[in-house]
Amino acid sequence: MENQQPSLKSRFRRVCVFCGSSPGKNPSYQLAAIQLGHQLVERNIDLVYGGGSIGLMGLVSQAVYDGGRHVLGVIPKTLMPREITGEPVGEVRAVSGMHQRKAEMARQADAFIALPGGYGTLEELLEVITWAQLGIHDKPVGLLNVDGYYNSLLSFIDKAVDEGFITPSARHIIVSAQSAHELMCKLEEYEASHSGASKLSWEMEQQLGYAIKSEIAR
Ligand SMILES: CC(C)=CCNc1ncnc2c1ncn2[C@@H]1O[C@H](COP(=O)(O)O)[C@@H](O)[C@H]1O
Repeated sequence: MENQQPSLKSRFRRVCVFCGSSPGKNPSYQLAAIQLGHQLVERNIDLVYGGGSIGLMGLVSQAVYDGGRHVLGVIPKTLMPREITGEPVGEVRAVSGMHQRKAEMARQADAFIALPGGYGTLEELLEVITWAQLGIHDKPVGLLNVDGYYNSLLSFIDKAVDEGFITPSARHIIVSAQSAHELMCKLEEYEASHSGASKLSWEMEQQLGYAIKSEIAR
């Protein structure tokens, strides 16, 4: 256990972190992953993430675990061999596939945070933003913009607003900050203001998912 600091009270019980399965070239990405882990510990928040010990995923999960908080890794059975994702810390929940993993991580979390990452991270981030836009959840979504890593994504999203593809209220779904501490403060204060076109429930979304899947299978 690290230095014992008086813990802050948080509105979140558990946060889902999406991040690179690679460490990234700039050491500031790795530092940010560890700092985010420390922020969660300081605020008595547990972690749910994609499981495994590789890249930034390993750093954030280790920091939360070492700080004494609960860590839940949700891993598809196909990614479970240790040579693929490494040795996870904490509790591991096996699921049948990538879709189930995202649904399970989302269900378990009170908020989402994306650290720098690649395709997997972007896909997970954009999905929870889309779900917020549809009103499937109203959990805050944070982007940790370490050293401007996500500047071009944020500019692109602003262009999509200018061009009429994203509504200004949906733009506010994304809360971004440059440090873990600033991001956590902003997320604690966030109030969902976007109005989902339809207020779908998790259950309806699940049914939709199954309906679509069986359509695809045909
Ligand atoms: C076969 C292979 C390449 C395995 C990589 N090993 C992985 N192990 C666990 N989760 C992962 C892996 N790759 C992608 N993910 C998921 O996608 C995100 C990271 O993808 P990426 O590195 O940003 O794109 C994570 O949040 C995680 O949920």
